[in-house]
Amino acid sequence: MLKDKRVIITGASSGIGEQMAYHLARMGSHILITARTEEKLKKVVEKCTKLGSASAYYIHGSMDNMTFAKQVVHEAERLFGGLDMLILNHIGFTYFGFFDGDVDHIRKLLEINFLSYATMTVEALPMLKASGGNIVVVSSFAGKVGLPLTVPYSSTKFALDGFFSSLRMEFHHQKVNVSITLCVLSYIDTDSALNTVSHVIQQPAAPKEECAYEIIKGGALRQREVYYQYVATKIPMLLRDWAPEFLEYLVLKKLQRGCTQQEGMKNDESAKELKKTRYCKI
Ligand SMILES: NC(=O)C1=CN([C@@H]2O[C@H](COP(=O)(O)OP(=O)(O)OC[C@H]3O[C@@H](n4cnc5c(N)ncnc54)[C@H](OP(=O)(O)O)[C@@H]3O)[C@@H](O)[C@H]2O)C=CC1
Ligand SMILES: C[C@H](CCC(=O)NCCS(=O)(=O)O)[C@H]1CC[C@H]2[C@@H]3C(=O)C[C@@H]4C[C@H](O)CC[C@]4(C)[C@H]3CC[C@]12C
Repeated sequence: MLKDKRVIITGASSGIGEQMAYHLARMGSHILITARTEEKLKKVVEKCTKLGSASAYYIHGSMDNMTFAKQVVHEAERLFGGLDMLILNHIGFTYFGFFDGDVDHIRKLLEINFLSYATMTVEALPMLKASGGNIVVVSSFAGKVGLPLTVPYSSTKFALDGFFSSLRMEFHHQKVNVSITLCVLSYIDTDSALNTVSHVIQQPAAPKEECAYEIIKGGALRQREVYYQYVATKIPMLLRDWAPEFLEYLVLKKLQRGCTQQEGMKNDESAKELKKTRYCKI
């Protein structure tokens, strides 16, 4: 289904975005990837070419700049003459810890994680309407359920749900043939996630390669939402709607257990490390 399709993937210099680029390359798509780090993008493009992409290009820059967000879409138009799939995946750096009151950080994170997504969507819409294409939005379990330790990040992911779920309904009503797939992901084994939380979160992380494949499949099949891993995300979602207090109880119990364990390890070196970084084991 994706052979010769023209695809933009944001945040593709590492992690899930990089893996999506490789899957699409194997499927023979035309790929334009973007992120800030040029050296990493260059390597991903080289690998995509070897894996069989119809063509592969990169453009580097930061998504806190809306002019750059628009430029990426214009580059796809210049290179491919159109667009079939827009995969919005990048995220800016944030901390994993109790909310520190820094509202300015939320504003900056909203620009990268949310406003650039809306900007690229608006800019790409004429091309996507022409091709009957797909918008794929990579979100998180933390974008569907309020979780402790992720206040700024979670805010930006909830914003995506509001924007894209509303837009999807307008598309149905206005008979706009562009699908919107919102991806709700659990903990995935990317370097950045492991580096940030593997010493804090005890549950195992799911494989990024499989996750990337499920996202692309959901987009190509025009699914409204993708849940990966299914059970880890879908069951708590049912609780969220039918027994929200019980879900809160489960999440807070984990947090409490972690904090108590941490208190009990007062002389332990790892506990000192956790304290320094404002982390709480959950
Ligand atoms: N890993 C996980 O456990 C989970 C991940 N997700 C979601 O999956 C998606 C991918 O996450 P993951 O692969 O782990 O993240 P990574 O940190 O591995 O990748 C993030 C990508 O975004 C790019 N990026 C960072 N800052 C900017 C910026 N200012 N402008 C443009 N690009 C930027 C990075 O490249 P560079 O630094 O070169 O700019 C990188 O390519 C995200 O949307 C995340 O919310 C959801 C749930 C769980
Ligand atoms: C650990 C989170 C999900 C666990 C959970 O609370 N499950 C439901 C409750 S129950 O099990 O008791 O029923 C992870 C879900 C999303 C993750 C975060 C994420 O979205 C990506 C982040 C970005 C960055 O790369 C660092 C890691 C993340 C903060 C990551 C951390 C783990 C989650 C919060």
